[in-house]
Order: sequence, then structure tokens, then C-alpha cells
Amino acid sequence: MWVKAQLTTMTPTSSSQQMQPAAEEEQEQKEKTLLPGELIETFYVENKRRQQNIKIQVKLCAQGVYLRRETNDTDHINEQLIRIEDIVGSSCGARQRKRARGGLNSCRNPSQQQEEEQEESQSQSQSQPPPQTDNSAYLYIYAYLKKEKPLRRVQTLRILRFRSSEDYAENLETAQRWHCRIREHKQHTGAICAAANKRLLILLNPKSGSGKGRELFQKQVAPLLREAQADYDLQITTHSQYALEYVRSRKDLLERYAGIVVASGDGLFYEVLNGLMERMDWRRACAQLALGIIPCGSGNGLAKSIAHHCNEPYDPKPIMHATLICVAGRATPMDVVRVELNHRSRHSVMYSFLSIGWGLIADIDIESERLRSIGAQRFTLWAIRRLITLRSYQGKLYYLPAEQPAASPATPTCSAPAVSRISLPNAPYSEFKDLPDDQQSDEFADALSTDRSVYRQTDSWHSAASRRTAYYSIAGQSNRSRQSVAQRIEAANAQFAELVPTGNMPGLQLPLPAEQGWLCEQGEFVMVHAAYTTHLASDCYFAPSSRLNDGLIYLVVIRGGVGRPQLLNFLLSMQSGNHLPSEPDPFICVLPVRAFRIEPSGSQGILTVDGERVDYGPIQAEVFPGLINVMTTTGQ
Ligand SMILES: Nc1ncnc2c1ncn2[C@@H]1O[C@H](COP(=O)(O)OP(=O)(O)OP(=O)(O)O)[C@@H](O)[C@H]1O
Repeated sequence: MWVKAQLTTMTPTSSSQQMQPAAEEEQEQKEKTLLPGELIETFYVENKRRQQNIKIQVKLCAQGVYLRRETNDTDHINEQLIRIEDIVGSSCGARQRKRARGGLNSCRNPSQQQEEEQEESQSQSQSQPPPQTDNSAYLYIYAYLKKEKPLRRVQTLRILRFRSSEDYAENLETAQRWHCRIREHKQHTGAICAAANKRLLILLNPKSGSGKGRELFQKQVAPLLREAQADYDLQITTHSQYALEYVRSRKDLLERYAGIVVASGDGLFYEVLNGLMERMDWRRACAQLALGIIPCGSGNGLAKSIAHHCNEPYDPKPIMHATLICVAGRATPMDVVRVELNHRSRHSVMYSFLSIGWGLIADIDIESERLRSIGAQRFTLWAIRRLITLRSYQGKLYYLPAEQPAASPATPTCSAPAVSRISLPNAPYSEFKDLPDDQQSDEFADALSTDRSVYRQTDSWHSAASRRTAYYSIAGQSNRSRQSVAQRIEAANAQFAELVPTGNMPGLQLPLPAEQGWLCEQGEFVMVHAAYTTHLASDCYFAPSSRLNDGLIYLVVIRGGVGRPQLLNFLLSMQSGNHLPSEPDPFICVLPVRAFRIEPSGSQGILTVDGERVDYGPIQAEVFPGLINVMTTTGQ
């Protein structure tokens, strides 16, 4: 790569540096061959060592910024393309002080900054003309070049100095033309934050992870958002359920925002997802709002899974890398899993994006909470403890295999004792329509306001025992007959039932139809852990075969009777993703399924959904393929 310096100022020919007539002709010729939306200009970079100006032709096109250096040696022409995908944004104006350019420079500590400022003011007083005599306009191009082996992003700043005219306004106009074109090309790539007239909603949990969310945001996220010229509203959560309530109740969510970014751990993303699903326009909201995550939590399974999906780096700067994904912000569909729980005859429904755990891993995760103060080592310590006092749980596991009748040979399966069949449509939610906006706010006002308590205690919508009711506002309708009110309530109930995301599994208390493909295994389990993203945490590569939008739940089953050495090996290999047996194994297997149900026999145990503890009892889950959209760099 010939451009060695990360920060290079390029200056086009000015009136005082007249182009040779031949060069002028050449330039004119090149401009004639430009496609619409393309710009071209010749700049000179001063090479102090050789005491000469190096001629660089810069072309802005749909692919990015193309730089071509021509030296006097005829055989020495170097080229570089800064891909439009690697360009975060640009800005233009008068010369900026180094610190004001943002980027990672603004993350330096105060003493470093002070030194830099002193250096800069000295160098300015020595070599640079005072700002008022500089009529140049500058274009700053912020890019993070993607490099493989090792996978990383290299922060790069290119500065183009426009000074062909003596008039600053004219130079600025040229720089602005370049700046606008860059933004237009970014828009064509589908960048969500470059979308016109829409903003990002950023929800920040100041308590997540080490509790430094606010500081991390100011130092690492905000400068990048500035470079990307992303307009955003920042909401700091004040308590648990804040984000859920905010997303659920904000009326102008879809009109105002192009996406929602969670700057927190997986817990807050769970709230945002469930808040969206509790909206009456849930389907439109899921389709239109892309969701992003900036990992400020302790587990960060989703952020790592997204980075893995689009082959983006994660460590050593997970926040910077995730922010880059969010500002690239192309939407990729992602599966969501509908979970139904039954605890002491209370039913609840929730939506999950990461995992459901029963047994070993859930136990380690939750029970080691008491050692939180020692950091990530709590998991290792508790895993050792649990290996010594190994537990197993009695129960029944039902599942609907993804491939019928036989599973893919690449994924070894376990033999299941009982077989029955059931069919699930690929996209069970596709049959529902959203409520028109005006109906949302009026007709279903009562249903919305009372819904949450009902919603979390309801049976499956299709189950015979469902207690779910939509309350229809009858205020101001006293002149209508009782009969008509009853009919209207019934009609509203029917319509309401169609407008919420319903599952296709029978209610938890109902048997699974024997003839439709369900398999059942009864016995002792050390663990059943369902995952639908590759990573459960940034250092736990749990379901390597998983894809964001494959419509699959990966059930990892460890049966009773498994030896401790095999279990130890399993736990130690989870980080690298080598924990699953490559050959059929009697004790450990992974099952790609579309739905499953767990019926634990006892009443004591731990169940987790997305890493959070939920009531212990029967639980069932089914996948809704590609229900939401998450921000990725690829858009696939
Ligand atoms: N201001 C707040 N104070 C206390 N709790 C909050 C606040 N805002 C959000 N919460 C709750 O904190 C919980 C945990 O947050 P989050 O998942 O973001 O961080 P974490 O637990 O550190 O990360 P991870 O889930 O990756 O381990 C969320 O479920 C959320 O309900």
C-alpha cells in the first residue's frame, strides 16, 4: 500500500501553482469520462524528504475514493481504493484543529491531549499561515479500512485541501460538493444512519457491565457517530423495564427513527425486543426498525454473534467495532424465538433472541451471581464446583426436528425413543396485519393500557384454556344496545387475537399431536441448552453452525450418565467452538429444531431465557424466522 501515513493532506493545484497546459487537457479529458455522481480532482502531497510534490489523482465514485499516485518514474504508478463501505463519513470546512476532528483522537487522555495541543500551536506558529489567511476549504474523509489476517479495522483520515480559488466560499462549495456526494454514495449502500429525515434512537444503560456505560459512550461511540453525521436521540435508562416501556409506548417511534441501538448488555436488548413485540404495530416495527447493539454489558453474546456473522472484528475494541457496524447499519433479518412458560398455573409469553437454558450452564450462570465481584472467573470457579457435585434433572424433552425424517449428516443427532409428527409453517407471523395507526391510539386504547398484565399471564392464543381478552373501550357509546356492545367486544377480541404474534404450537397444557413429527425423549438430563445465535457470550462459541436467519434452534443436549472428563472437556472447549462431538455420541448431541418443549419433573431448578432467570416449570419455544432486522455491515 503506497499511502503510508494515516493522516495525509492533499492539495489541488491552486492559481499560484498553474497546471501545465498538457496536464489541464488531460484533466479535462478525464472529467469528460466521468459517470454521473463521480468527481475527479488532482492534488499534490508534499514529500519533504525528496523535496518534491507528488501528484495524486483522486476520484470519487460509487465504489469509494480512488487515489492514484503518479511519480516521475514511469513504471511506478500506485493506486488505492478506499471502499465506500469503509468510509464512515466526511466533513468539510476550514482547517480543523486535530482534536476537533473526533475519531479516536478525542479518546486520548487529558495530558496527551494537552501535549498535542501545545505541539500543534507551536507547529502552526512556525510553518502554517494564521487561519484567517488560509482561504482553503478542507474535506475530511473518515475511514476504517478493513484488513484481514488478523481481522481488524484501521482508522484512516484523508484530508483533501481545496484552494483553486482565492475565495474561501468558492473552495468551500467544491469541498461541499465532494462531501455531499460521499453521503449520497453511502445512502446507496443502504446505510441506515445516512437515511434522510430519520434518526437513531440510542438506549444506554449506565449500570451495565462495569457501570461505565456513559463514559464509554462519550469517549468511543459519540465521536464515531459524529464522523458518520448520524443524528440520534440518546435515552439513558433509569431503571429496569425502562427501555421496554419506552419502546412499547412511544407513538412516533416508526416515524422518527430508522433504527434503535442498544448501548448495553443483552439484557437491555431483550427489553427492546419485547417492547417492540408488545406494540400493536409490532410487525411493521420489526420490519422497519433495524436494531443494533453496542456491547457495554458483561456477556455480549449478541454483539459478538453479529460481528461473527458479518466477518467483522470484535476484540480488542468491541465498542468501536460494534459502533462501526451500527453506522454501516444495513439491515439483516434475524430469527426470534417465542417462549411460553407455565409456572403454578400462571402462563407467560416472551420473545428471546439468544438462548434458553435448563441444567448445567443455566445453573453455573445464575448460581455464580453471588461471586460477581470476582469478575469472569466466577464462571470457572462455579463450573468446577458443579462438576464435583454434578446434578441431573428428570423430565421430558419434546422437539420438532428441522429436517424430517433424518437430520443433516453434518450435525450428529441423538436417538430419541418416541416419535410423533406435527407441522409448523415457515413464517407463522406472516398472516397478521398491523393495525392502522389511528386505530392503535383510539379503538384499542383500553386493550393497550391493560394489555401487559394480561399478556404476560396468558395462555397460547389458540389454546382452549386461553384467558386472554381484549378490552374494548365503550365510553361514550351508552346509546347503543347491550347486544351491539357485546358483539363489538367479540369482534374486537377476534381482531385483537389476529393482531398479536401467535404461536403455532398448542398451549403448554395441551398434548403435542402425536402424528406430526414431534420427537420425545424422557429421562435424566444434565443439560438442555437451546441457542439461536453463534455466541452465548463474547467468549462462548456455543452454536457454530447457527446463522442469524436460518430459522433454527440448536438444542444442545447432555444426558445423565455423562462422565466428568467428557463434561470438563465440553466446558473447556466452548470458547473455541470445539465442544460438540463430531461423531454421534450417546451423551452429548446437538439437534437443529424448529420448536421444543421441556417438562421438568420436579419443582426445583433453574431455567434461563437470554441469560436471565425465569420461573421454573414447563417451557416451550418456537422459532419465528427472520422476524426482526439487526444492523450488520453486509445486509445479508
Ligand atoms: N438504570 C438502570 N439501573 C438498573 N438496572 C437497569 C437500568 N437500566 C437497565 N437496567 C436493567 O439492567 C439489566 C441488565 O442490563 P444489561 O444486560 O444491559 O447489562 P449486563 O447484565 O451487565 O450485561 P449482560 O446481559 O451482557 O450480562 C437489564 O435487564 C435492565 O432491565
